[in-house]
Amino acid sequence: ECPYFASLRVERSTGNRWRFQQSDFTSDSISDRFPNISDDEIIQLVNSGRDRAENLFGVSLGARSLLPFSSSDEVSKRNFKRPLNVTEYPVIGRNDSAWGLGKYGFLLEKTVPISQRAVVLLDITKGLTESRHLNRGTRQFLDDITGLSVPQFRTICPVPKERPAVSLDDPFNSPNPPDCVHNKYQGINGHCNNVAWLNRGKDSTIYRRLLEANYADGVADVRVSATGQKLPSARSVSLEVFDNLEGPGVDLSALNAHFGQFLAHDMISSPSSKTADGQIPKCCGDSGKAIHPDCLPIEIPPNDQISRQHGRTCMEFVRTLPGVRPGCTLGPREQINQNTHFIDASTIYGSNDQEASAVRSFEGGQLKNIRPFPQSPHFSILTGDASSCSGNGLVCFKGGDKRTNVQPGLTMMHTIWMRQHNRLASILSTVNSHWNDETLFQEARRILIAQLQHIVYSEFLPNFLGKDMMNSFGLTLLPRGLFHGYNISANPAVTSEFAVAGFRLHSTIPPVLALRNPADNSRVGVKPLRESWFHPFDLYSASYFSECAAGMIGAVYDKQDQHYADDVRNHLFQRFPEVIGLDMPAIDIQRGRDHGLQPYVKYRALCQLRVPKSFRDLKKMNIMPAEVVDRLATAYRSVEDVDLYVGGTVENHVAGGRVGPTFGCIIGEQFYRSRTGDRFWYENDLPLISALLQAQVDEIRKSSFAQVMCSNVDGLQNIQPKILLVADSGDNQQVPCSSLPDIDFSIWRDA
Ligand code: HEM
Ligand SMILES: [Ca+2]
Repeated sequence: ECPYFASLRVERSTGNRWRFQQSDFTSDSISDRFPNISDDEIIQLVNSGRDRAENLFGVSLGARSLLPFSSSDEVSKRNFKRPLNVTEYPVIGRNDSAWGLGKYGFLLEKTVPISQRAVVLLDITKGLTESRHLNRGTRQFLDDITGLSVPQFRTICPVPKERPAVSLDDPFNSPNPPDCVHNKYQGINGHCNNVAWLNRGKDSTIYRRLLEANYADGVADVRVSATGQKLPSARSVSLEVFDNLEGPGVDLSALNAHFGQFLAHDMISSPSSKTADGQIPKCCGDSGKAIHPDCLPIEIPPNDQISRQHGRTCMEFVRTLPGVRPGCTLGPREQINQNTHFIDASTIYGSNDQEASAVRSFEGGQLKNIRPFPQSPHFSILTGDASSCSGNGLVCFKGGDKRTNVQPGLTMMHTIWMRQHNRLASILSTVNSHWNDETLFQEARRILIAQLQHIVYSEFLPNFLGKDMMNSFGLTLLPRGLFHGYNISANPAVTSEFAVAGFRLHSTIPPVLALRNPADNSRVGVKPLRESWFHPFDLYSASYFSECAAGMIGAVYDKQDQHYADDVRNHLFQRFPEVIGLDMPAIDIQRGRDHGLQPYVKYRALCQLRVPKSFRDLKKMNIMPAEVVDRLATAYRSVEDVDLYVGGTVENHVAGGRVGPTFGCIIGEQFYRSRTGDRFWYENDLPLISALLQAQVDEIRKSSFAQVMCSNVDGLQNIQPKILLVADSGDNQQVPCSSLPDIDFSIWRDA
């Protein structure tokens, strides 16, 4: 039986091990369940938690402080609402690789009041378990209070009391569905996508978990070894298990890596903790000085030659901010996702109304863009954003997600989909000349999201999961007709396992951006990734833009395995005058521990795969190269300690796919819910005005990534129709762009 079916069933029932994420509505409070816990004790914990949370973020936690926050701005000094006495911590300067990492974990102002509340709830949870001093009993007590609300905290953290009046069996024919069910277009922030649990999949909600959290103290501290000792440092694991050797390429195009990152950013944004004035805490050095409580720096082992040679003894790392579970309840640390969990092109449109307003031009349904060359009026780039990178006077680009400028390949993806939106809006304006800006924007957005969903499931996912897994996880798209699989009880939220391990395909990051001539595909050159961090400025050049696009389509993708590009293994986000930067896999490993993921073997069990009892066992199973098992055995004390990210990355791939079975299971489970748990899924057959017409769905099915690239990159002439695969001499030979079908937009003409 497939794991996702089991987990769906338990979502409908109660009293099982999935209870920690079971209900979004709470009636039980700590005082009802534990009348013997005194009011005084709780009030004291609430107050000290409040003080700490106000000091940490520099913002007062008043009952109404949820309201005046700006959603689209990053936290910074000028946005302080009220000066409080805050502790000063050392911070990272701009010429430090950790600046890039802090930017990647950008923190929006809207997140602050939520994380503050989460900090208070965590402090209460921790305080209650600690004051009970029951070593063995504490875990049971922690389990018992998890999911309970705190009446003394309710004015600040409100608790939804009742279920909405929809029946789960027939939600759209219930007598009193919420008004938003009748909206034609999905909201920007994902609210009311699910009409029974209005906040499911919304921005600023917590990740789901496949297995309950694993923290050393049960509440928040990072996991320890099965032997009870500390785990090996994430950097030492990275050095022992992974290397910089050039691995074999695969028969996919490099575009997969850039599109993969773009898709990851649609579904996921974990903010890392910042100081009260929005700076990045410095976690290494200056012993004696207070360091930020969310610091979790990575130890550098003595045998790390390259780091030691450059005087590094510690790698910067800051924890992901906690989020509030539905109903403001007690329990272990959960992490917040600032983006909508749905595949809804939030990278383009933003995850809240303010972000959407910032990218819209409010004319003709268009998104803001800049045309830098009057002589080539079709060359449009994203509008400028001075705050998202440090360009020494150069202006970088604005998208719906703040990571747009991390590397030029990603900036390209943002630009191409922005252009696609504007192209759709222009065509729609000729088909329906009476449509206003709002209608044109929403209709173009609806088509773009549908095309994106279609491309992800028809072209992207099969490359990674292979045919069999696509089928067994129910991910294969319908060739015709409409989809009847919408499941209101499927929680569409992204899992931490997916965000922090299964979908971090970082071993596939290519070391260079390949540049090719768009007219004839000949090689023009390469640009090393290590020289490109937060440096998208080459894309101001029309010819460079096209060469970069042609390069992604022509170059080969790197295999997911133990080999990493040195550009991310030793030089991630390196900034002049640094000579080394951060270590991507080390950060991924540390992030997994930060989020409380269970070790690798636990997920093997969940996915009903064979579970090794020892390293010898693991070797015999033949599920990864024997030589890699030896490296794991050197890095870890016990096979039970192996981090999910590490074990998952080095597994042999599933038949026909490009990831191992454990990541395949985590990815498959996620995309199963991203489809069946999305009311606005493009294939859905629902009795709602938001649903596309059958004829429109049929048109969306003609969409291809190749056609989107052809329509939005100047000078592309011949490309392979299956653009995520490399061109071959068989059925994926290059064809003229003009031969690829586009949507027939007349189906969108108002009757
Ligand atoms: C040049 C390419 C890429 C770079 C430089 C990059 C870099 C990063 C960095 C620095 C993080 C944050 C790490 C942390 O603090 O925990 C991250 C997160 C992530 N990356 Fe990548 N990545 C790239 C490509 C990809 C690809 C190809 C995929 C998947 C197909 C991917 C999936 C993810 C996911 C799912 C996250 C989690 C995001 C979050 O929690 O907010 N990345 N990446
Ligand atoms: Ca999204």
